[in-house]
Amino acid sequence: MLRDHRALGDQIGSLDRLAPPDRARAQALATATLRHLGRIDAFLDHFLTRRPPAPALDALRLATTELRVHGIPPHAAVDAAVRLVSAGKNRTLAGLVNAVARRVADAAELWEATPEAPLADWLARPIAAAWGKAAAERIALVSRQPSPVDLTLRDPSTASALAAELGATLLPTGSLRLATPGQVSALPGFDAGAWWVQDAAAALPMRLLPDVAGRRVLDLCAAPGGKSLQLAAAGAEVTSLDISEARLGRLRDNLARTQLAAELVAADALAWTPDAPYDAILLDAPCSASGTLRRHPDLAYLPRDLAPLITLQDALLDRAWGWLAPGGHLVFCTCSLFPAEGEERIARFLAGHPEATVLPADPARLGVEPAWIDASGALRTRPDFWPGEGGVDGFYAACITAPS
Ligand SMILES: C[S@@+](CC[C@H](N)C(=O)[O-])C[C@H]1O[C@@H](n2cnc3c(N)ncnc32)[C@H](O)[C@@H]1O
Repeated sequence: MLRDHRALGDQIGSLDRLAPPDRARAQALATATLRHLGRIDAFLDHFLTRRPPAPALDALRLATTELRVHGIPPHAAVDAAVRLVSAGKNRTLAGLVNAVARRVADAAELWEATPEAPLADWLARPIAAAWGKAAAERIALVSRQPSPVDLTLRDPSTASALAAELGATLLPTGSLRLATPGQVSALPGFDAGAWWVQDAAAALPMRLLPDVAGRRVLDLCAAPGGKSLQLAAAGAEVTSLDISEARLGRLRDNLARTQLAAELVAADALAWTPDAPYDAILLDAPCSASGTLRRHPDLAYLPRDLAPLITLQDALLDRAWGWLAPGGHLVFCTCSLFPAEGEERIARFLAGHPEATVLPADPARLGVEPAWIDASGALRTRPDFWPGEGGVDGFYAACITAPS
């Protein structure tokens, strides 16, 4: 599960050979295990004199999640764990897994007495420094809960009807929220391309732009493409650029499914130059992704070096600014909780570009709390916002206007 510094997020591809319902279940189980990994390992240590080989440890971690987090009946969870190590050279581990999993099944009180591990230091420290210790604790708490799945609609006027059909909640931002989605591709509206999966917070940066209908818009760092789909659905003439051809493939699939159009360009934005200026640019820069922790718990185990990311963010921002038509708009956003990848990047940019102004985000138009807009007019979301509804991803987004 966490071998060679590669975590589940990188290994999801290996689940591709499973049928969609099995893949959805496997993903949910692995994600829940990663959310509670510190607690699970501390709990398992009570039954082990030393850490067993990785296949046995992973089988026991998964069994603990099934037994103690999901409440699966003991015979089914123990059987499943033993089957995981019953093939090939791992067969010798079956006895150990069977014995320990049975003890896990009987240890409800010990599980209750085992605390969750604190948030990884590389996340906890900058989050507490930026938003306070109490917010950092709330973010850790939200990140351990199952995260809902949000959908963005191709046609916002279908929201109420689709919400009823899907049993979803219509959020004030216009996204639909599913508490327990299961297999997403089996849901009503998937084949017809009526919606795509996109966290409610991730759907907000595009909406900082004034009306894009009929406008030439560049989605810079576009893949896998949720924001390109939003732009195309809003009637923009979209160019979607990303350095990764493989990730653009997912956008191509989603464009086909939703019957939306965008020109796809696989290129390094630091080397590419457009033929003509754009009316608007949406720059969703590569970042630590620390704001997506509640959906990607493996992030906690993959500390990121911020320095090269910040250098890239500044370079992309400076370059994109030169591609705007007079009076054009540039949205800079990152799914990061660190001001170093958001607020501080825009402060640096504005200090070097006195001709640039921030177009203040309008909370009523976005359907967000006024407190989500900072003093400069930029949007800041955090996982501990709307906690009763399951939170939202952490995002920073600012819309900058070029002189006319
Ligand atoms: C945060 S993700 C974009 C998410 C996307 N905007 C969406 O809404 O689905 C950042 C993207 O930047 C791309 N990227 C990184 N460096 C790049 C570069 N130098 N030029 C173009 N794209 C780059 C990555 O391949 C990645 O897909």
